[in-house]
Amino acid sequence: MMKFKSPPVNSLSLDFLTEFSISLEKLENDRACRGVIITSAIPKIFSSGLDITEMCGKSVEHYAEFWRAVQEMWLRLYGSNMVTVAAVNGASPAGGCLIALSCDYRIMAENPKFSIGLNEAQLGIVAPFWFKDTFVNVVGQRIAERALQLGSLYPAPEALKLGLVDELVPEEKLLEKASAVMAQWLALPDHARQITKSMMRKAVLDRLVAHREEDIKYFINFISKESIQKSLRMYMEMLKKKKS
Ligand SMILES: CCCC/C=C\CC(=O)SCCNC(=O)CCNC(=O)[C@H](O)C(C)(C)COP(=O)(O)OP(=O)(O)OC[C@H]1O[C@@H](n2cnc3c(N)ncnc32)[C@H](O)[C@@H]1OP(=O)(O)O
Repeated sequence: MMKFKSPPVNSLSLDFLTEFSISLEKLENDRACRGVIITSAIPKIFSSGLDITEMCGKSVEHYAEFWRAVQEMWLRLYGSNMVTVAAVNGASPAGGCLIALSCDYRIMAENPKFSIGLNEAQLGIVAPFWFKDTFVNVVGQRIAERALQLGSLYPAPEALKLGLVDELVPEEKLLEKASAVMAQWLALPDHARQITKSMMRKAVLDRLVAHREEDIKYFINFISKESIQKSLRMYMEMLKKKKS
């Protein structure tokens, strides 16, 4: 089990992403480890998505390093040979949703206050093609078109209806259920499951691998625009104001 614990909201900073990728690599190379349950140690928050401060007012070199770390995390998780189960025990916007979507199975706490989705459009930014591809592979083109254009965050019951998560359980049963699902998936021979998983995900993974440097350049160019920086600053201010 991997439990995110980066207070206050498990935002995906460069350090967090680097540590997450290293942990995944270690587990992947450990022949005794066949599966991982991903959850959060912070009440009410699974992950608040990419750390917005990493994308505000930084150098081009920093943006490149940060984006490479985001790509690396996704390539490792989406391409993992292990069984991956997300036990979503709180809010899961944007990058947090990407992590859940990259797992093989998603179980969410049945609390309507917890929401999940790719809300990038609400921040005035655009979910990259590989976020979009991952989303489409889970919910299909039609739902993805609407959800991504509107930057919708779905409360748990709606997320279940759309197929964004696979099941809802009472919060106190989340880990028990995740373990049961893991046992069910691990009952199959690894090689057949792994080859099937790779067959299903390869095209989407290969697309980023083939365009990785281009994707970094695109990100730097996009995020460096003054209009985008302004949108992000306003969003951060809105988050802070919400508290007062
Ligand atoms: C081309 C670009 C592609 C980019 C692709 C992906 C983009 C992303 O992933 S962008 C991140 C999108 N995330 C969000 O929109 C979530 C924003 N956060 C929230 O909605 C709430 O914070 C949340 C529901 C997660 C938790 O709510 P609360 O428990 O009420 O906490 P607070 O809102 O008070 O937040 C505490 C503290 O954390 C700061 N914060 C929150 N989210 C982020 C974040 N993603 N990055 C950086 N910092 C974040 C928030 O501002 C508060 O800070 P302080 O005021 O200094 O305490």
